[in-house]
Amino acid sequence: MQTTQTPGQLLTAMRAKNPLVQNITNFVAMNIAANVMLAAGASPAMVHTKEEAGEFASIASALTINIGTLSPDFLAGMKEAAKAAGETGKPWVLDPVAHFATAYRRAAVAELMKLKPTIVRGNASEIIAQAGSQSSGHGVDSGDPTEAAEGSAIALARQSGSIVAVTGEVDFVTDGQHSVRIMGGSALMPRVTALGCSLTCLVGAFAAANPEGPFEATAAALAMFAVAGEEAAISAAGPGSFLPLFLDRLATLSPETLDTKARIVSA
Ligand SMILES: Nc1ncnc2c1ncn2[C@@H]1O[C@H](COP(=O)(O)OP(=O)(O)OP(=O)(O)O)[C@@H](O)[C@H]1O
Ligand SMILES: Cc1ncsc1CCO
Ligand SMILES: [Mg+2]
Repeated sequence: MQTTQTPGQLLTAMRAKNPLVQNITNFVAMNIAANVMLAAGASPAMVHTKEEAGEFASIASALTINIGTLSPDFLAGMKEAAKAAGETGKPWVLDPVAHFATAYRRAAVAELMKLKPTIVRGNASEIIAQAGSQSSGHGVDSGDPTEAAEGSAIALARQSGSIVAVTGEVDFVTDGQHSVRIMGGSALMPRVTALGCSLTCLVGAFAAANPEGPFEATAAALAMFAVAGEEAAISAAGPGSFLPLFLDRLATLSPETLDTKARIVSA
């Protein structure tokens, strides 16, 4: 039986492994997400075309898929990669960006869910809509508080078998039976584009280092963002200066500080 590890221990394990994580993410997120992962201690590779995405997934330690700037070629690559991850037993994370906005996105997420993501990470509006309820999302931004998505997250986790993470002012992680809330972060975070997408990639890195415990891995990645975001915001003058301070804090955050400052409570 696996003993539960603290977020700090999981951060140590992630940095020691420096996991190769394949990210099929959107054009907006590619650069910032790769920088977030390098700062935190992972090794990102943005590889998405169908000719190589499946082959690459079988050598990577984890895969993340984000539908933010979807196209037929991206979708074909996503399906190849998710199949290969499933066949080779690698954890993979789905970020269903604005999937409620168009029929094309809805159909894509339905197809990807059939390939059984280990973890689904979205904002409150995305998770509410994915569980079949009416959300107030406007495009890629959430219009709902996390609290309103907790029931949807639990329902989605039970129905899909995936760990479900909802982010916002408060974060929520559930496997359908057990749930936690994570406090922290900053109101500046949703004012910088693609930080949620970057967090999805970091969840992949933590899952790669702890494949037996995707729930704890997800909570640890979210706690790292919460602590680094809260601390970076202290000296930030606005969204522009927040981003470099946040990258620096991800890089300097020690496992001990993460364990001291993380606010994770059972829900
Ligand atoms: N109001 C807030 N206060 C504190 N932290 C926040 C707030 N809103 C978001 N966050 C944090 O920002 C990070 C990104 O979450 P968010 O819910 O904004 O993702 P998202 O909507 O998918 O982002 P994007 O689509 O731009 O990538 C998470 O770590 C979350 O906890
Ligand atoms: C702004 C934006 N548009 C499509 S994806 C993306 C990044 C945040 O989700
Ligand atoms: Mg998002």
